[in-house]
Amino acid sequence: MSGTLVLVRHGQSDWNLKNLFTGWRDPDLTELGVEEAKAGGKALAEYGIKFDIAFTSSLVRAQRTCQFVLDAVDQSSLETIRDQALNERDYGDLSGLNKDDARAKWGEEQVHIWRRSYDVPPPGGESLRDTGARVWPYYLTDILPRVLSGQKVLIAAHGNSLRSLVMVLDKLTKEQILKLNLATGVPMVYKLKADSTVASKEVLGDMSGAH
Ligand SMILES: O=C(O)[C@@H](CO)OP(=O)(O)O
Repeated sequence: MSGTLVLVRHGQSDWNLKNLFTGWRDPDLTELGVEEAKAGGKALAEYGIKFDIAFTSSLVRAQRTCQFVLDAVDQSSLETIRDQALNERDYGDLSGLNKDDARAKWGEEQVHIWRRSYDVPPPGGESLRDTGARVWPYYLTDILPRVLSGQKVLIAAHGNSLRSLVMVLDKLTKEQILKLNLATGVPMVYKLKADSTVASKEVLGDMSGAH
């Protein structure tokens, strides 16, 4: 019997609002981010899911999003495992820089490549491939076995750590992942087959405005 995997990107953070590269830095959610996290939780409550366990990163914006989601589905005390394997992609030397300033300095195209390409790391940081190289093994050893045993599992994490998972789950190419942006606080509900491939995917909200 296979289970359900729900992925949700944290709500807007202070540094998302200020347009700064964040990576492993640890800003909190903004008020809007709190509302987005609650809205994601409400969508999951309406969907009718009850989780068996939750996973989140070692960063506060994902942890608080996780808690808002659990509160919304009336599971405030659910076991929650925090692990830095699920942290955002490390932005290296770009961390803390303004994204528009970076575009002015290095050019629009270079910055887009650093932000969205599969295998070009930002200076001193991780490419999406590098991020996947720590997210994916953790998923395989700690998360997937639970889903395959029939559990319903929540992962509240980050734009790029989740993109690295979605790339494999949705079988996206390097070209397709370049265009994929995940919206904050919009849950993606995956049902997996016994062979760990995707039986169905539902997006509970609007991904179209994501950037
Ligand atoms: O700054 C970051 O860590 C990420 C997520 O907010 O930004 P980007 O969208 O550029 O990958």
